[in-house]
Amino acid sequence: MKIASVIVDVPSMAIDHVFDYRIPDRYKDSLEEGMRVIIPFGPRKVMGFVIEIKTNTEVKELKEIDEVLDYTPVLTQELLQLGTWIANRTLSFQITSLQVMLPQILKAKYKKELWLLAEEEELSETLQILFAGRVMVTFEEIEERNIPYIKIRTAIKDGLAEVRYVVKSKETRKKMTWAEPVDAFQLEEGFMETSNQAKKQKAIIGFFLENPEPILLKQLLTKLHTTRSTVQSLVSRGLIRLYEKEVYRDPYENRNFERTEPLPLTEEQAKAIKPIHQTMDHHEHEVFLLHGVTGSGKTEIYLQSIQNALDKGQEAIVLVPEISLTPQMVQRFKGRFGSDVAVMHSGLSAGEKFDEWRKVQRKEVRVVVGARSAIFAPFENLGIIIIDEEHENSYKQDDTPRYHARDIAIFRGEYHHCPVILGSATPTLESFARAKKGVYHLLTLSKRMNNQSMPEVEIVDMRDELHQGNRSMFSFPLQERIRERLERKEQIVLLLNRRGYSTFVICRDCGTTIQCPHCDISLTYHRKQERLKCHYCSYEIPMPQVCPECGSDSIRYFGTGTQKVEESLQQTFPEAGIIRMDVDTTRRKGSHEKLLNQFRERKADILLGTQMIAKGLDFSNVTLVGVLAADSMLHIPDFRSAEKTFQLLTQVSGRAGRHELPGEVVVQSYTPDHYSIELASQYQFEPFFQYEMKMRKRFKYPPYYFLALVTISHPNHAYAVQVTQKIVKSLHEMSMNRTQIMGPTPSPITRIKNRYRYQCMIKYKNEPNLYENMKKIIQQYEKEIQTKDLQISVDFQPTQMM
Ligand SMILES: Nc1ncnc2c1ncn2[C@@H]1O[C@H](COP(=O)(O)OP(=O)(O)OP(=O)(O)O)[C@@H](O)[C@H]1O
Ligand SMILES: [Zn+2]
Ligand SMILES: [Zn+2]
Repeated sequence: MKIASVIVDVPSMAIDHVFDYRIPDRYKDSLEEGMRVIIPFGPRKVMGFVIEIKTNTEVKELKEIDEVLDYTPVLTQELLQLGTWIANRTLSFQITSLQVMLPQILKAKYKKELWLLAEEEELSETLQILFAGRVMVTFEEIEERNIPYIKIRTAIKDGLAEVRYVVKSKETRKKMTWAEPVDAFQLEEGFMETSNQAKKQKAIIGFFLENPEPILLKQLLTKLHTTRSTVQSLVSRGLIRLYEKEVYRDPYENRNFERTEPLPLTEEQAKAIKPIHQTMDHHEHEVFLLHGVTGSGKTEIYLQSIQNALDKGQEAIVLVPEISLTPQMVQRFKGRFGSDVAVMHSGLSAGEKFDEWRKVQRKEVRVVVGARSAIFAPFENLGIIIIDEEHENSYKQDDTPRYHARDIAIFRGEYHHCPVILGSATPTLESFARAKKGVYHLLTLSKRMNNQSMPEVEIVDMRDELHQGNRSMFSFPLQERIRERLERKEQIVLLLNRRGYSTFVICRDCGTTIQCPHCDISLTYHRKQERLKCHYCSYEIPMPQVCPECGSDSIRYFGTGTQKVEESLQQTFPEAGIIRMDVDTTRRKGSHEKLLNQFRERKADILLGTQMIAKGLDFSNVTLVGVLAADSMLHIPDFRSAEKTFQLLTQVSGRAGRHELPGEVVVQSYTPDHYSIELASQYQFEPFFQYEMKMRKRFKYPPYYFLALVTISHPNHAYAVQVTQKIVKSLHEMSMNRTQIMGPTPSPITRIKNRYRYQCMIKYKNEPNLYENMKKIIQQYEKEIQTKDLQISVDFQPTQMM
């Protein structure tokens, strides 16, 4: 007897293990591990993943698999293993960990149809009767008629038919009508027989006599200025055949990508790429940290390493942050590897995503460029994995399963014995520390491509501006530089860093921000109670009326929107063309790209935007970058705020002077002496690293300690506190002595959607049983989670402290 172990689609702790099912005879030769099945589960029918096929089971009364959904596995052996690994490492359900690896369409509600791909005559008799002149039958009908499974499988294997999933009754594959001549000889005869009056018909026949290849009907009609009914009459005469064929929904279909050739590498680039190629030649796994200043040619190294993989018949995954997955970036990969590239990002429709995924599954492409989830591309012969801008927060999924793409990349790199490259001008402290220790192999590009020095950065002290009577958002030096650029017809990028606004309090006279005495982070302003609170240790004070340092009453919390800045910018520079880029102006599909194209075509002088403009852009005419409020992120309640500030300033400065024209940067700040602002303006990565490492050591933060953030939420305030207290107590009892457990504390956003949120933070060096223990603790609350609306989430190595 053959038995399948199945992970069922019921996300619950009690059900989070495998269930065994008997494989019915009709599936016994065809069912494989990694396929989806429908199984009875209690009174319901649910979907499940077959993770193992075996011959023995402890289970006495076995139920039977109802239906098999796939004809080829949707998850490879590697991805099945990875699913278990993710579930264990993130404390998430196995089903959630498996589903996160697949495109949405495979998770959603589906209907199944069988489509005819060939002539009906080629089918077996049973299927001929089934189709009876139609091109599609539903699986409901197939069931009703009791058509043997093997007949259908054979037809699919022979390429005569295929299964299509329909989501909410929408076709998931796009079809187009094609036209082609039935037979060359007949066509010639037909040409003779057609009277000269029937001009259009004759033209079509004439066209096919010269071009016998199939052509899209739409194209044919426009080419010959004719109509569908004219074509139809030729179809009735048996001269031309029309048929439907699937086309991929290609979001880049109307674009021409200019082919690029590998550039001769500079000495620095050649030195950096050599060890990468060596590990590939030896079929070894190694993690490289490619630390290269902005504009140093990291992308060319990626491209040539990928080429090396392709030359070996292998495949490549490139991750780029969602935000910088701009057409410009896509172009660089499509330009080099053409149709060998699939692109995956959240801007695609569910259908487009599915199509890109299938190109990978069918081995029709060998390179994937995509955002975080592209790390799960079902390649089976990976030769290299690249993570560009490895410091980006978006590589961590902030919902279950809370995985980091870097960890997944390393898992897959080990599995495939291939290198992983982490690239950045501003690597995370964690990665750089690992590189220094030799865990990662450090590669350095210290020079810009154009051999220019990095753009000069001027820091403007906004307190001085205020004292000089300038109450506008734009300092005098920045205004002057903008004016110069406008006159010279050069372009300007202005960054308004909005994150962290309105939560921190700053004295506009002396620049003081109010810090927690125990945690070295800024206190957060709580408007309702008029209090300042620390979100790590519960310290709090009433909102002061005057600055505790200088006594000024200009102490207030911040709040400015991009729209307001745009208005005031336009007032100051009425002649300037401004493009604003923020969540509001880029909500519509394609608008991000449109705005960037307008800017590239110099239809505007100033690009004003939030974080989303800081990365990846490469415009030759940009000679000035302005940062309107460098401090805003410094005071968010996150121990990484200095690091994030340093990264952002470095990245945005890197947008200026990338080509022939030299660049300049103006940074406005209320705390110009803060080390992250000072060191970023001097491009001093190493000194920043050293300084920040000292701080992390002192306050017991990563990379010296690991973190786990436990968040408890419930509509009842007292209950949330109570559960958190109990969890903290259990953690104290279970953990080892170098582990610190901080809390309970209210989460920075204490109430979301009427749920009260409390948290505790675990700082640990070595806590081998933490995953197990944490799981046990949550298990104790299983009933409350199921019936009382309690939520407990655990985020290991969190990147978001909220
Ligand atoms: N070997 C080379 N010879 C000539 N030009 C090169 C070479 N390598 C890269 N370039 C060019 O130098 C410019 C900067 O390179 P690239 O954009 O790859 O830098 P980067 O390190 O990825 O920068 P960022 O971190 O800012 O995105 C690009 O226009 C690129 O085409
Ligand atoms: Zn003050
Ligand atoms: Zn504190």
